[in-house]
Amino acid sequence: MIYTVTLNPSIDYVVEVEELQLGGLNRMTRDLKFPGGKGINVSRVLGQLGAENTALGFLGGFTGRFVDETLTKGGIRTDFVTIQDDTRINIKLKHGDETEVNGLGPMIREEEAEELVHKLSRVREGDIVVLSGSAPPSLGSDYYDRLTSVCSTTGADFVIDTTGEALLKALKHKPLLVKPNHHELAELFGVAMETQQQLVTYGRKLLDMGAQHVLVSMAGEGALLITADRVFHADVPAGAVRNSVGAGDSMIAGFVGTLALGQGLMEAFRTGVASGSATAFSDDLATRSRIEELCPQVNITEW
Ligand SMILES: Nc1ncnc2c1ncn2[C@@H]1O[C@H](COP(=O)(O)OP(=O)(O)O)[C@@H](O)[C@H]1O
Ligand SMILES: O=P(O)(O)OC[C@H]1O[C@](O)(COP(=O)(O)O)[C@@H](O)[C@@H]1O
Repeated sequence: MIYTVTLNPSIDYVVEVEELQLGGLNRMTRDLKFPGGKGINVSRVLGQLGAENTALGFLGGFTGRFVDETLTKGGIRTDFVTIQDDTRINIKLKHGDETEVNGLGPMIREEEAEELVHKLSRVREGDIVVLSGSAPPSLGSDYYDRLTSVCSTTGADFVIDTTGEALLKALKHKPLLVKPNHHELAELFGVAMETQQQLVTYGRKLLDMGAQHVLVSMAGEGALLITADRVFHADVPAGAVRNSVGAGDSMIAGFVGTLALGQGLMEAFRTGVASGSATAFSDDLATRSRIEELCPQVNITEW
């Protein structure tokens, strides 16, 4: 079984305006609401790929109910801890360009935080846990470390997609996969990265620090897969970009879902890239048919 963990879910409120007038009145030309947060996006794309999964994390209030009901209607099993505070709303403003305004997240009480640790302690060897996104500040800086320790103790594989110290601390528990984008990798090491060679060099450092596989995503420039002894580059299929929100999460879902369904590493890499691009070319997240259409267009070459 695959479990996703979203510590800071959201409603992603996508707002389109023709031209943004800062300080003026703007009328929306269109608006859309999606259940959001990185682990939840992973769950939704895993569902498209036919990979059974359960979404875990914290949800509260009217916003939390929207997220849970939408996931359940979409056939995703949910087992969230109910919190007293409201789940956040993240604004995705489209005005020719994309501007994002993400909330800090709700207050999580100590007993709520403990309840999730307890739920997660039921995972077993053979399970894969995908931990994705930011943590609300009220959880404290060590909460991800607690969760990855639980995965490590139970013997379950885990993937972690977060930033900074939380990501670095997780490496000692040997994650199956980490997927920084090129900006996050540069920020992690405090180095400006201008070439793909630099991305490979620093990606390898993450392997040395414990990761089993490293995917470095580079938006329209494709991605690098770095393993213990080999490096591969994938380019992206051609298409018109409509929405880059959730492209990274879709890539993780494509990669992990394909491995969980028993296929090899190259197929997982190909499906990961196709899933990221299928989301980038859609209003919402990738659908199975769009992923299948794009898979044959992904070229992989050994570095
Ligand atoms: N402009 C784009 N054109 C085609 N594919 C894209 C584009 N942006 C993202 N993707 C796909 O999604 C993957 C993840 O995107 P990226 O933006 O790097 O991740 P994140 O959302 O984590 O920042 C890319 O490796 C690529 O496969
Ligand atoms: O584009 P990405 O990085 O894959 O993730 C998109 C998701 O991340 C969010 O921007 C939240 O990110 P954070 O958890 O880092 O605040 C959601 O609103 C959105 O659904």
